[in-house]
Amino acid sequence: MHLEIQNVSKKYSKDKYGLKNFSIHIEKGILGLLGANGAGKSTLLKMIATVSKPSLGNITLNKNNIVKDANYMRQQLGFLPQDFGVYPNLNAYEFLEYMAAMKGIGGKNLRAKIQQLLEGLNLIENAKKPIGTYSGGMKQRVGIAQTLLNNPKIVLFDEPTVGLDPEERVRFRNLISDLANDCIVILSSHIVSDIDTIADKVAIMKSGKLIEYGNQNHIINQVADTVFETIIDSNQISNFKEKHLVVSTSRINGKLKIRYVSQNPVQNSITQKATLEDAYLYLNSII
Ligand SMILES: Nc1ncnc2c1ncn2[C@@H]1O[C@H](COP(=O)(O)OP(=O)(O)OP(=O)(O)O)[C@@H](O)[C@H]1O
Repeated sequence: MHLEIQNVSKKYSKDKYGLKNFSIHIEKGILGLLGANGAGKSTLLKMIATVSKPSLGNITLNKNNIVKDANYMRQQLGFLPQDFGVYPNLNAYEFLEYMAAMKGIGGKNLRAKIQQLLEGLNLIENAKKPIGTYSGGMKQRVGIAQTLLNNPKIVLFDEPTVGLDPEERVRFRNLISDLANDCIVILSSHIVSDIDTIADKVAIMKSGKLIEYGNQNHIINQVADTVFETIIDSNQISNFKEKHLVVSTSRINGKLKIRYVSQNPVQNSITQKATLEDAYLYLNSII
């Protein structure tokens, strides 16, 4: 599987771009798409999903132009949009049967496939209750189930962990890891911890542009040897933030323990092992 995004721009109005001259080559495995709100993640995923078209540029899947031939993508696609709506009066079985019909999926194996998905997503106990009675996390899991009905080869999840509790997040991660053996899985989030344990590669987006792309080590190496921890008085924090990028703070005996990225560490700082979060915050701050 090769997904190629070539010089894609999406113009929403005169000087409003969702994406600007964006290029990336994606192969099988899990790609974590990381960016703050408004970075352009949903805009990109919608164009890959053929829900919207680029204003400029091209998108190909296995060398097939999917801007011109959307069906080639749609046959192999599972997509969980950010604002995915479910029908409150249908139960999970009925909803998934309905979604299967919309996608043109039928046949004698459909019931077994739905059963398997409901079990895998821990929905089986409530599968006969109306979806309107489900928690946010359960609705999200129904949304995840519908992406997998057609055994997709490319699966796009736009902020899939919103509304999931910690246990559900772990279950979701396991499901994705199993899925990614021979698929392209793209997972968008603005939360580093949603993707750092599962993404093979990470793409960082800002203001509609790709600011960094590579495996996690490559990205973390951007801040290697520049992450530190120190303790300061609370009243020094504003001054400290003017000189260094503060990643996190915590209170300790009336003082502040600071984790920060800097080329010029203050005295009494202890070097820390850099993480994806450090690198993400650093790259966002300089570009
Ligand atoms: N339909 C639209 N019309 C006009 N502007 C839009 C439209 N959709 C998105 N935008 C703008 O395009 C930019 C990128 O938005 P997008 O939703 O792709 O970002 P995102 O990274 O997915 O963020 P979020 O997680 O908040 O959705 C933002 O400035 C947004 O306001």
